[in-house]
Amino acid sequence: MRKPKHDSKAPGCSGACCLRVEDMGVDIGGADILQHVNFHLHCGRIVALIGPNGAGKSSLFKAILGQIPHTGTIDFQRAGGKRTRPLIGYVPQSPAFDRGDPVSVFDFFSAAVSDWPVFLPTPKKLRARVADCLERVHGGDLIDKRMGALSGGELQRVLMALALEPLPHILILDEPLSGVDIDGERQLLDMLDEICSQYDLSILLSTHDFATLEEYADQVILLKNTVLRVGAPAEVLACDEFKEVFHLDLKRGVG
Ligand SMILES: Nc1ncnc2c1ncn2[C@@H]1O[C@H](COP(=O)(O)OP(=O)(O)OP(=O)(O)O)[C@@H](O)[C@H]1O
Repeated sequence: MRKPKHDSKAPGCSGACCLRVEDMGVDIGGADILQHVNFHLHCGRIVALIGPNGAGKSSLFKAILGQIPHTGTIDFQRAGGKRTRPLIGYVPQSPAFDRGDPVSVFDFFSAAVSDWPVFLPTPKKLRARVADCLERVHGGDLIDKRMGALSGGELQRVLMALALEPLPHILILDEPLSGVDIDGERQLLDMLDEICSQYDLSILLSTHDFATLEEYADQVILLKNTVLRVGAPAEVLACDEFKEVFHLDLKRGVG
């Protein structure tokens, strides 16, 4: 397991760079999608959000991003105790690109980070900036590939590079491992570990893949409409709530 840079501070929480979600709720069309959600995130840590389909994982991300209204409190405190709006990098669930899409990674990236018209010759500085951003995810060689020709793992890395520019306080990834093969998954997990340690940011990701949780996650949040359990991966995977929600006893197989 990764050694967290910060000790776990919740509850009471006096840790640096902390996102606090307190008694948070989301109502969509009269349905309580999320209720009484409580947890804290700290920088330098990878937190995995797990829960069955429809548990509210994407809704929780959208509430943190301010894309949907919520009740309760979501606030962010920087080192030194100053409250501020956090800068959040976000990669949504399975964005699709047409296989024949002629847009290159460079075009896509530069359109997102600059207002330089694509029909004009590319300034060297802009190309260098995009290359640097892609290097953060070991994707420098992808710069001239077509977006539509990227593998699942490569696409995740490009979108992650974009989410890391400018460097956020929090990186949110909605099911980054879905549609990624075993080698791609290994590369992504190693990279997340590196990014988390190198930039000391907080990574919150959702996943249905429990096999690798203990390797990379510092903490796991089990969600189903509310937070059922927060803890170290081994603790959450062994808890009764996990077995009940997934009808799964990982020590004994499917229950
Ligand atoms: N815009 C919407 N209108 C109506 N219901 C919605 C809307 N968005 C989400 N929901 C409902 O909220 C619940 C939670 O959905 P959400 O996508 O947050 O779950 P999830 O845990 O991310 O699921 P999955 O693992 O399948 O991606 C579901 O029952 C879903 O149908």
